Amino acid sequence: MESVETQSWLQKLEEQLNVDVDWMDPTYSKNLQIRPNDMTSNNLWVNIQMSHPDNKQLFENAVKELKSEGWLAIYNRIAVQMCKANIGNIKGRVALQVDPHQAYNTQAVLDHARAYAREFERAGIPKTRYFIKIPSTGPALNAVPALEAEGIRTLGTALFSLPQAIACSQAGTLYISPYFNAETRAHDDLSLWPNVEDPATQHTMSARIVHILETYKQLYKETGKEQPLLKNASFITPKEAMAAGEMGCHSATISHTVLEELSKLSYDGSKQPGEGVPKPVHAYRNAGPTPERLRKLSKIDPLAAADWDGKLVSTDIDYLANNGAELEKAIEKDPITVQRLDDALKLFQGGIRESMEKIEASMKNV
Ligand SMILES: O=C(CO)[C@@H](O)[C@H](O)[C@H](O)[C@H](O)COP(=O)(O)O
Repeated sequence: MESVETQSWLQKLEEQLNVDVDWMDPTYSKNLQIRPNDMTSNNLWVNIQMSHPDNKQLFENAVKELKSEGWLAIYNRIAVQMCKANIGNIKGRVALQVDPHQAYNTQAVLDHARAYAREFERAGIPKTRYFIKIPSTGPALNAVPALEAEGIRTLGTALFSLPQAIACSQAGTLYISPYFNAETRAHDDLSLWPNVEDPATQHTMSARIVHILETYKQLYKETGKEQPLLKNASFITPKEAMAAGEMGCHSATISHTVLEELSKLSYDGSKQPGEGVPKPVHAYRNAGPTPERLRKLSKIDPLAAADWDGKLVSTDIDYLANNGAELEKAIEKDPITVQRLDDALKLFQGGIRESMEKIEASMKNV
């Protein structure tokens, strides 16, 4: 057995939450220091991975076979097959994201999620081994109850606020993924990134993560209804990922660069600003309170608009009614969410557009 002294940050983090791999290359996930739980993806990762030389044959075969069904059918086939290549390397589920161009069209979200589900079935991957990522807008989340009723599990993505998280709970998603560095542009422009010493207490997104976790614990206590599991995403540094463990997130989906760094750092608890606790047996039934060190975050929101009244939104609002009208209203009132949601959708739209162009170019030659 490995001694505590030789444990890496990655191994320590896996004790506190489920570590997921946010990358689609099977060679990478196979060789990781720990066996990842889920494999997440988005339309950018699919686009990059479909151009990997190892997928040349898969790409060409899909174009040949499905040419008459259009580019999206080909995209779905390639994406699911690339998930299949990873399924043996992970313990949990693989993930695909619906077309972000359809983020405000309930029927199109339903259609795309069901088309993925048919491909997963064809590939022999059961519903227990995948989930579909749905943008956390009013219209898109309205597709979730029907999908969940069909056994197609979902994750609310592009999520930056408590109202979006409550809407996901009302819709019944399995997971939510708030982006810790919600400013997706922060990866490219580091001047936008809150580069702080102690991310758990000082990063501007930490308070919102704590609000969501506390609200879900409260909802579970009041209703007994399962709440979405919080899969934190978009970390720039290893210490941000460790902060997810301390905050009590249930999982963290981590890029290959940050996973690499985490696996090379030796864990020394005396040098950490705070430490998470081991994973509870049941995320909500056995949930502990917010750690003492982080309690002050419950009442602040550094990202809130200047006119915020200091109160967290009520869980009594029906955010899904009228095609998600109340959720759209809440998003509009929160300039940070408006901006970040727009950035995220545009980023992923760029990814799927590029895939469409590659597929259409290839269709002309077949
Ligand atoms: O699956 C998920 C979240 O559930 C991830 O792939 C998620 O899309 C990414 O972590 C985010 O888009 C952030 O990407 P990046 O900002 O770390 O490049």
